[in-house]
Amino acid sequence: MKLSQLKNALVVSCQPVPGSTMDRQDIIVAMAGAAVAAGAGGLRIEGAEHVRAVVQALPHVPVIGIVKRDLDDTPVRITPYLADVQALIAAGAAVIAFDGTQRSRPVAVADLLAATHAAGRLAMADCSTLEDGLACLALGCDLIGTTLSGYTEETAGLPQDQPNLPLIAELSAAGAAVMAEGRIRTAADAAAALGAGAYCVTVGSAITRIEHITEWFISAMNQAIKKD
Ligand SMILES: CC(=O)N[C@H](C=O)[C@@H](O)[C@H](O)[C@H](O)COP(=O)(O)O
Repeated sequence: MKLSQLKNALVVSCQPVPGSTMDRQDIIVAMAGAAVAAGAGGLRIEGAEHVRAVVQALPHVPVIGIVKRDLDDTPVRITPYLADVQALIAAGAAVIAFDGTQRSRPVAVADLLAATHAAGRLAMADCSTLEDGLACLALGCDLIGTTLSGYTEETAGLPQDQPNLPLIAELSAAGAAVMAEGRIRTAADAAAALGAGAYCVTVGSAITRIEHITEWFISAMNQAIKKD
C-alpha cells in the first residue's frame, strides 16, 4: 500500500471500550463496515484476530493494526513486542502502529520499524511530543501520530478535551506525514487538524465509543444544571 492512499483520509478507529457490551468482533467488523460505507479511508483496529476479521470483510481498505498490552515493567502499551508486529503483519494490516515515545521499552523503535518495513508494510509511530516525533521521523517511520499526546507522564497536563493542534503543526512543519489522532471529538476538530498540516486524521471515541460520547453529553448537561 502507498502512503498517498491515506492523504487527507479520515481513519476510523474501531476499538470498543474493553469488556463493554460493544466489545465483540462482530460489532467491530460492523462498525468498520459502516465507517467505510460512509467514506472512511482507513481503519484502526486493535488485536491481530480483529485485524484479520476486518481485513477479510473489507479487503480493499487499509487497516492500521495495533496490539495493546498492559505490562508491569513499562508504561509502553501499543505494540510493544516484535511478536505483536509479526502477528499484525500475518493478519494483513497494511500499516503497523507502535509506541514511538522515548520511554523505557522492551523493544527499540528501530527494531519494530525494521520488522515492519521488512514485510513491506508502512510504519506509524504513536508519539506524545515533538521530540518523539522527530526521533521517529529520523528513523524512517512513515506516519507520525499525535496519538499519545496527553497520555504520558510528560504530557499529562495538556487539555483532556481537545486535540494538540500545535503539535500537529510543529511535526508537519518538520516534514512529517502527521496522523492527527487523540481527542478529535468534532468534525470541526478534524478539519482544524488538516488545517494545521495533518496528512490524515484518526477519530476513535467520537465515532465508535458510545460510552464516551454519552458521558460527554451527560457531563455538559450536568454543567448546565449547575449554572441554573
Ligand atoms: C492513548 C491511547 O491508548 N489511544 C488509543 C490508541 O489506539 C485509543 O484508545 C484511542 O481511542 C485512539 O487513539 C483514538 O483516539 P480518540 O479515541 O481520542 O479519538
